Amino acid sequence: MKKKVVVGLSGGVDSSVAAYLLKKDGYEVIGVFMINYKDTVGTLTSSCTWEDDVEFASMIAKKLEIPFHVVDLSEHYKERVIDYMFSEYEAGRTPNPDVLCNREMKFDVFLDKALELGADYVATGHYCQKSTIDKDGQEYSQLIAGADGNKDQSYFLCQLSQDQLNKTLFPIGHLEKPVVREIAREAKLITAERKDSQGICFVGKVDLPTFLQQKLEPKKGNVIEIPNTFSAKKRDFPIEKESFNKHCFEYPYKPWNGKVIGEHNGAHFYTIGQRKGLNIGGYKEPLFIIGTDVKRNIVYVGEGKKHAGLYRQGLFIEHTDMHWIRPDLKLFVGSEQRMDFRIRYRQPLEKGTMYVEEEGVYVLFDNPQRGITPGQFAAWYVNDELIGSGVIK
Ligand SMILES: Nc1ncnc2c1ncn2[C@@H]1O[C@H](COP(=O)(O)OP(=O)(O)OP(=O)(O)O)[C@@H](O)[C@H]1O
Repeated sequence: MKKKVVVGLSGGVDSSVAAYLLKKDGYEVIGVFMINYKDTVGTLTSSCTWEDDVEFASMIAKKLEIPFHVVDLSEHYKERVIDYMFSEYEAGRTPNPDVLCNREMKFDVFLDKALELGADYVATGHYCQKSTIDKDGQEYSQLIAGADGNKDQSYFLCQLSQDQLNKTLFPIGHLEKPVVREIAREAKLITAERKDSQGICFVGKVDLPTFLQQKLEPKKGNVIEIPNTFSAKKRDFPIEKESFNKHCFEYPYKPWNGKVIGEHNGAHFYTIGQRKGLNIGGYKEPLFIIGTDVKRNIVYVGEGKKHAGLYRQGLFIEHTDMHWIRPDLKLFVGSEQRMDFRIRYRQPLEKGTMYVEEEGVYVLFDNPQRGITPGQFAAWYVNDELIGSGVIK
């Protein structure tokens, strides 16, 4: 009997080709479009809304002669993604809704809907690959980076579990983007030339400050400039365990050395490394956010993108915020391991060492990292395989 696959059809070229390839491979394919975000607050007029996307998804389903459904999951999305976003920003952290959207929506609520439709698998147009490995008689699913180094989306899936991966297919993960477009052209898919969406979910389709101001009150506070009199040093080997905290948390400057240069609208609207949103002139180089203090409502800035305040040697993750895609590779207290790390989408992998201690997990990088941001996910890889992730404290 043919295996049944529900494909998340987003109206873009990647999921169209994913559905096309699955059909060609002999699967029984069903296309499903999910409505996540229906509000229009903050929507940028230049970008299309879900109504355009659903049109395209439906045309693809018709062309491929597969059944097509639209499911409205906006209530779940509000509870699991939007509310989390507001509370994280309020607490002065910068959440990653894309990662949450995958863990909570596409590979949870949506996956459940797919199983209700009798599916054996869900499939998406993500640029990443799945493989399986047999270890001591036990099978494990592996999340492998996409073959197209420019498009690899494994980072967005860093919070998936074995159960979720077991039921998932990534039909285009072994292909490069230009090849995907070429397949779409040859198959005469209407989405062949459609522009890529700006990030998953809805961020990128809304103006973030406008969106956040629905729930987060503006609150005027001081912007303090920190002079750049420090240099981000290369890591001196070895770093003593006693100084881990210093490397992860301490500012390389004394905030009281700075001077007030302007006002902001609320420290919780700002993110480390951010450049936009400060209307303060008179500087040769742009100003960057190097720290926020939501309790005292202060935003610290520094001039120039190489400002030392933007760099840290390491990061810390609470044990409760640790997630292992490969439970068999989990590190226990007292152990350490060299691995490759990524702290944001599209960042090249960075070498470092993970140290698992009683109080939590430290990652110390070989080179200082720019813009380590609390609330974001750090993901770790062994070769091309993403084996775990955690929320930066
Ligand atoms: N609204 C949606 N309904 C169903 N599936 C979706 C939806 N949005 C995204 N997906 C699935 O998640 C995958 C990754 O989403 P992302 O927004 O990164 O799309 P993308 O890389 O631009 O791909 P596409 O070209 O298919 O839009 C998509 O390929 C699709 O399978």
